[in-house]
Amino acid sequence: MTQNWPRHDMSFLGGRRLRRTRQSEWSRAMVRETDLRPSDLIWPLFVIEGQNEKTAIQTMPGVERLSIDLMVEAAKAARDAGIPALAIFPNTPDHLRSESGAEAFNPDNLMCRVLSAIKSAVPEIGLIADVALDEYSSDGQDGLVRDGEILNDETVAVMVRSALVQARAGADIIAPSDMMDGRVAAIRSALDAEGFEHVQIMSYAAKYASCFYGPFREAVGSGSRLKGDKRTYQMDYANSDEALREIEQDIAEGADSIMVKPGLPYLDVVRRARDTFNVPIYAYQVSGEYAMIEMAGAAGAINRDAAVLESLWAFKRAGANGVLTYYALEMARKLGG
Ligand SMILES: NCc1[nH]cc(CCC(=O)O)c1CC(=O)O
Ligand SMILES: [Mg+2]
Repeated sequence: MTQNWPRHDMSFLGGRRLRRTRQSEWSRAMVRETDLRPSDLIWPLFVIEGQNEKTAIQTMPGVERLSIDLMVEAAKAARDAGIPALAIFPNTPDHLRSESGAEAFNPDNLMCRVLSAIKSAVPEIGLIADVALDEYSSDGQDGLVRDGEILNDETVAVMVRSALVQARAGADIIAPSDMMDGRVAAIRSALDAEGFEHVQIMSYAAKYASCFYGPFREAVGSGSRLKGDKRTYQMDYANSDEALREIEQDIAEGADSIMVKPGLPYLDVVRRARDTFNVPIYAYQVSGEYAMIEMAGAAGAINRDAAVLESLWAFKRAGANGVLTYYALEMARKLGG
């Protein structure tokens, strides 16, 4: 009988008991250090050509690529749920992909058409446009390739043109996700020169060469093209001092906000960035993280809903201002309701 167990002498505690504040829900709420709100959630979406078209992504159960008309409906739902911004990625048709990635700066490309469609139908929501060549190039790399080398400065020139057509189409935030050196400064000065001084830059500043992007590459159709890896530009997962140098550089070049990516395995980097820099910091719960939660949940290994909430909250605890997450709509509805 437990009541008969002798009590240990706890006088060494000097009266301090940390469980005291955890005894009821009101008290836990009172001492809670962070919160999670719809405005913390940015929703990544994949756009395809067509009308009333949605296609499944095998490795991301529950996520679909949407045609422009359905993207507009998704944007309305996001706005109504209190999501501040969408992050948009195009699945460019095969015949438009090329070694030069020229489709990236076609003012009538899929990305520009979805940006302007959403901007005019749902002007209340922020539009974050990804800039990188893997969504337009025939070899799945984020930069131009010559003799196996990923060219930096030539890639930056293409990215600048890509950012400009996106800004003209209605992008509010340009988000370079490529990890080329110097692209933030180059895009900033081009935007300013063209009268887009109000367009923000959210830099994927500390982006790691990660296996967790696998499902995304299926979603945008770059995965099967990719030969080799991205380790000559994306970061080595052994490093975090280097992440601070990358972030410092992008802030100096004019980034309005920075991103750490992937998310959960890199929360130490989010925390170091938070403690070091006074800028908005976002983290990306990437496709592989989403797939892990969905598949472990479906297998009965974890409680899926609890895992979603706990994982998103962990980003806030680590110091992120917000999270790019495929769970944004579902969670914004739950948290806002
Ligand atoms: N420019 C590429 C890009 N932008 C966002 C992601 C990954 C997002 C995700 O996995 O959810 C990637 C993939 C990559 O770098 O290979
Ligand atoms: Mg950099």
